Amino acid sequence: MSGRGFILVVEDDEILGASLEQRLALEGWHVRWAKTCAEALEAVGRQTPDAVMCDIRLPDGDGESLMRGVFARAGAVPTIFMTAYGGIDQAVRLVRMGARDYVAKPFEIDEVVDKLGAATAGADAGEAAGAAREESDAGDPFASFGLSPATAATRRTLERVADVDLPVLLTGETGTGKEVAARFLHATSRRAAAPFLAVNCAALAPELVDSALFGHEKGAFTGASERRLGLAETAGEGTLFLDEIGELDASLQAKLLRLVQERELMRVGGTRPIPFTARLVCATHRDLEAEVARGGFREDLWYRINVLTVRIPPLRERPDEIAPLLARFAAEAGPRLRGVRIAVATDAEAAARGYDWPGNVRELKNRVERAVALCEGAAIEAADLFPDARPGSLAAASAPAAATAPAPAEGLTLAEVREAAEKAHIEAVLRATGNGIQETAQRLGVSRTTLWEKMRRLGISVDG
Ligand SMILES: Nc1ncnc2c1ncn2[C@@H]1O[C@H](COP(=O)(O)OP(=O)(O)OP(=O)(O)O)[C@@H](O)[C@H]1O
Repeated sequence: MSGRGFILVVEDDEILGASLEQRLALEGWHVRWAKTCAEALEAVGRQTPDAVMCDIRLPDGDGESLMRGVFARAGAVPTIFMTAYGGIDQAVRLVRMGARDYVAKPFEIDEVVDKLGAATAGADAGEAAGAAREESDAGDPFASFGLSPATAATRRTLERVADVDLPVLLTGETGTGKEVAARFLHATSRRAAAPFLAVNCAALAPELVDSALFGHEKGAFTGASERRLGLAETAGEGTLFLDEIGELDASLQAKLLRLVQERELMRVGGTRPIPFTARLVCATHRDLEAEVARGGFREDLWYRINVLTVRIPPLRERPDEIAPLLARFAAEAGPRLRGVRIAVATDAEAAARGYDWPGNVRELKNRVERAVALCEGAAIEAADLFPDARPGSLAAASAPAAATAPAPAEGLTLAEVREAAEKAHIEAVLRATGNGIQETAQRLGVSRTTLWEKMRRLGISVDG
């Protein structure tokens, strides 16, 4: 196959079809030109295209039925429609149903080349690598840990300290992936074959944390009819992960200090110390140093657990991860929740990049799952991801604004909501880059031509 991937052009107009075929081939794609829906579906049956460039009106059917046919055979292949001026409403409807984009005739072929370039990015050399990555991802639960320079550095730090026998403290906001990091640390260490046991100290009452962690002897308290080993003991040579360590009360802090300092534990109601042999990893979203200063957290314990501290950055500090995580979560949730592949529309990706993500990766995952479960087409769109957002508010969406934003005015169409979101996001990125068109286009993942075209269509001007 040619370098950039396989594009199926479906166009019954002899002149336009031939020009597209010729130009796209020159640009390095392998092109198949079909003049009818039947020919197109036959081509898809033989080989899954990396993108489809498709007229809306064809001699034996329309764009909608063709797209359904293609998706049924090959999954949500990026599909770009070509429409005459009067057909824009229909094109917008198709985008709502899962098409990637549309161009209005007459268009410049450069524009189409840009759009197809974005749609098939990674189909070339990436194709083999992509397949290999998917395969290896399946066996690597941490494939999506370290997708940006910031978390790649975190990952390397964890690898470096994996076998250093000291406690590790993971800090970072809620949902950033502290538990994922703890599991990675365990899996990378020589303790990997032993258990990884986790306790969320915030989720249990103090007496339950006590007995869950340290176990109890028979008769230690009412209801303790049998001796039970705690997680600190059953972790053996493995890893004990204490999440939300800042929530421990004073008596548990004292017991934990003993665990770290003396490397031993006492079962509730027990009289004999038991060696603690696991690696302790703690996590907190709180500012423990401030807690220490305030007297809410023991200083000696703080020094013991704070020897190797690794900060997991919030998602807004690693924006490069938003699109790949979005794609991964959608790819995983589609087959699981809907039994089909669900793609991510460009506007959803743009809106996600412009959002603050106060709940971090957990919020992203939850939003994608909800969007996948509820979306109407074969792709999730901005409005599926942010059903709670005001039109135009997505880009600037600071956490509280998004959380409290009123629902979009009911009279608006999805296209209007999407355009408002796109406009606000483009304006925000232009502001952030000081009106740098090249950089804005890069950040938005579109070509400069596409950016200009969108700015013209959405009435965005750049002063000076
Ligand atoms: N890099 C990642 N790749 C895939 N999923 C991730 C990643 N980081 C986090 N997640 C997912 O996001 C959710 C939250 O992650 P995790 O529980 O590790 O966060 P946390 O920082 O420990 O949160 P909390 O402080 O609230 O306990 C989980 O469902 C987790 O699987």
